[in-house]
Amino acid sequence: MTDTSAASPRPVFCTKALTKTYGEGPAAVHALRGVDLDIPEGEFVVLLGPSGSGKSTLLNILGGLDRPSAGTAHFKDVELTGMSDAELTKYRRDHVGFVFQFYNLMPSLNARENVELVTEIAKTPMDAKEALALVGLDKRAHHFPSELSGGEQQRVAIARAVAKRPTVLFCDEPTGALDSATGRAVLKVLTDVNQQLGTTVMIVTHAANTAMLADRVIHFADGGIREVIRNREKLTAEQIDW
Ligand SMILES: Nc1ncnc2c1ncn2[C@@H]1O[C@H](COP(=O)(O)OP(=O)(O)OP(=O)(O)O)[C@@H](O)[C@H]1O
Repeated sequence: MTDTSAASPRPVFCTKALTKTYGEGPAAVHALRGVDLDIPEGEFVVLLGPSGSGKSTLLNILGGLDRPSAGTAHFKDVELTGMSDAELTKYRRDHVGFVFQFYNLMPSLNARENVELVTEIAKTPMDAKEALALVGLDKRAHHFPSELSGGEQQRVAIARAVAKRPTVLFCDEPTGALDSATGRAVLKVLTDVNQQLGTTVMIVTHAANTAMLADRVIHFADGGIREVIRNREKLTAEQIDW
């Protein structure tokens, strides 16, 4: 792994002095302490760092789920930090997919119907079957979440997130609840999404091996970026040790 200064594609995100403080006075928690960051479009980015270092806070602000206390964040040419609530909702709907540790599928809907929850309201969605095929589950379209393994449910959640063809896919601990073989299958799907659709993928994880898949690894510590490493060579999901 080597840090280089080679030219990168234009940033999909650019933050300047991004700061998030919860509470006030002696009880204040400084979740982000002035983060300056560029994320080039189309990259596979992994955020690592100790618990409480600010990774999820950054993801939530870039994903339009939260607002900073100070500083700016741009999505391409648009300033997220200047958007109204309605504009942020539209930004999330049009451009952002989320995958969380727990899959948040609707138990009463089958896999296809869970994906259709998103495709019905998206501007230029894939067909739900196509999205399920992308994650290798087209033959399980009629199965309910209770009939699927944890890894399969997470793959349905990924299909749901990518079916609207988001510009960015944010994943917060996507393999946190999975065993190694299943986690590997989920990471394979995420790298496929990045490579086949060109989606920028940003993953927060404690699984340090995931960093081997990344174009760029951002190490967080105490509300700031300690180091950004660009991988000259990436491994595939099949190659990483678990
Ligand atoms: N709503 C909130 N109110 C108060 N403090 C919060 C809130 N959300 C997060 N924090 C604090 O902000 C800091 C950063 O939290 P964050 O969730 O971003 O860390 P993280 O690096 O993602 O941690 P983890 O790896 O455990 O998920 C932590 O000290 C956390 O307790």
